[in-house]
Amino acid sequence: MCGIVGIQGTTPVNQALYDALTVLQHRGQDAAGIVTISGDTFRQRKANGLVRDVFEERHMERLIGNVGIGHVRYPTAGSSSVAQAQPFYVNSPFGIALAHNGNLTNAKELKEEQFRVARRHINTTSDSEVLINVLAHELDQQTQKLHLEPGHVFAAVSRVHEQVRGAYATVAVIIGQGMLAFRDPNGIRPLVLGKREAEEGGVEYMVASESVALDAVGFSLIRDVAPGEAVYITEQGELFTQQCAAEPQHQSCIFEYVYFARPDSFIDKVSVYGARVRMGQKLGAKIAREWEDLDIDVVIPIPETSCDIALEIAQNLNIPYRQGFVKNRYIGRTFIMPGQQQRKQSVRRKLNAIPSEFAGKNVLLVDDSIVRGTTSEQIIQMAREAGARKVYFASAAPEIRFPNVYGIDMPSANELIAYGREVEEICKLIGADGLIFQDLEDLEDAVRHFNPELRRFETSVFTGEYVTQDVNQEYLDDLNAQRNDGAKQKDSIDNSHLEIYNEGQS
Ligand SMILES: O=P(O)(O)OC[C@H]1O[C@H](OP(=O)(O)OP(=O)(O)O)[C@H](O)[C@@H]1O
Ligand SMILES: NC(=O)CC[C@H](N)C(=O)O
Ligand SMILES: [Mg+2]
Repeated sequence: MCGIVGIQGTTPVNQALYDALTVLQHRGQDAAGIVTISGDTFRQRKANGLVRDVFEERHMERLIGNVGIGHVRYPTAGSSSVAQAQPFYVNSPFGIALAHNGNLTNAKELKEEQFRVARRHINTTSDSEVLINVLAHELDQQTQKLHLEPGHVFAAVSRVHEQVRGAYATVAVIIGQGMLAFRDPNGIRPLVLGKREAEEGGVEYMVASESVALDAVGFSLIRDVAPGEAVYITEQGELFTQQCAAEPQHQSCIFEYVYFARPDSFIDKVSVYGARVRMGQKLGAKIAREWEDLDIDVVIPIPETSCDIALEIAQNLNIPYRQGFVKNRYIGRTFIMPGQQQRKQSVRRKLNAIPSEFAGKNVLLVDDSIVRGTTSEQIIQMAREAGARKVYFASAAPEIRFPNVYGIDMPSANELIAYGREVEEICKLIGADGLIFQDLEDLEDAVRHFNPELRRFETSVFTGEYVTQDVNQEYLDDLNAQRNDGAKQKDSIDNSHLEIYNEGQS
């Protein structure tokens, strides 16, 4: 679930891109990168690490230009190597740099085809490198002239949609031409468009994964980029938009609302905060309905994402809400860390109990979701160590039983605690006295409440039905073999990647 940003401005963009990436940091903690355009040259800095560690003053000084894009990475394909950090670059046509959020489901076939048909070499195992090559090839097919018309750009995006499957919210800059952003025909990953009047005059445009990035740098939200739509802003600052998909359908990922996005963002006209509050209302009602002899003394969230949900549950049940766990603000999100060992160790480093909130009490712990069970198992143990009498557990998302193929790193069904298990068994495994999951219908209603036009969502992790309809068991077996925890660890040890890197330029 990476974060992407792009600005076509009239003033230097380096600081704004940096600031936007820091507020998108929750979408990817593994690598960060910025590419700007200065004259006919790309300026680039990308490396593994958090935004604050990747960009030092000396890098920022080199990132000159009024146009640029940025990326924070949470790998879901290929490896965590710096060679796969984004933006990606190709030198033809014109020179293109691209940042991608999502995951392609036919990257393997496209990579072979790019070599066979377009004679393009793709150097890494990243699906995003495949995407930039498909786009580059299609732009090249549109015209042999030195100038791209918006019509050429939109025709190329249409061709991309015809060939590429999966999730892709994308922003690219093309040297001497402009900035291009587009969203896949299902709109699985989010993308917003904003603008601001520059102090020196002229309008500056920005696209980003979440609206919160616009807020942070003083841009106002124009609207969401529609599924299948492309937005092109020329070097002269003229904005063009066009629907480029033959049959766009809105089926965005519901997990953005559950966990990934920041609560202060709006995605597809839905307040993420509002959706989480509604999730709490729905789950509170289910608890009241199903647990008749309610003996809960206190409702406690598992910080950070579940806080808004837990508060609403407490209010609905008329039970006190207490922040019984303190979060270490210097530890990032554990779920998006790359290995199980690291995730496991981080829970106790990140959260600590306040004993007085647990001693002798029956507590209801609330989380937004249970994925591998890493957090719930340890946190229940911590609640007991802190003196809790009974520990109940509620999840604002239903049971997660199927792998994700659209930009969430859940490649293996058997790493998921709910895979092949019913509630009672999961309850035993995490060591709770009672466990309750949200119903999928309630979760969908909680989000749809704010935008009734959102008729369908991408909910494959709960149902096993994949909206692109191209995911079969063979694909899932392959994904599992390549990306299960053991395979990823081996990859990071064994592989050395050819790194094409232009950092030293000044
Ligand atoms: O069952 P698991 O595999 O443990 O995954 C689910 C947990 O991971 C996430 O928290 P995370 O620590 O990533 O981020 P947060 O601070 O935003 O809640 C999520 O909010 C759950 O707490
Ligand atoms: N989570 C994402 O959006 C990842 C983007 C891309 N698939 C990568 O692995 O770099
Ligand atoms: Mg959490």
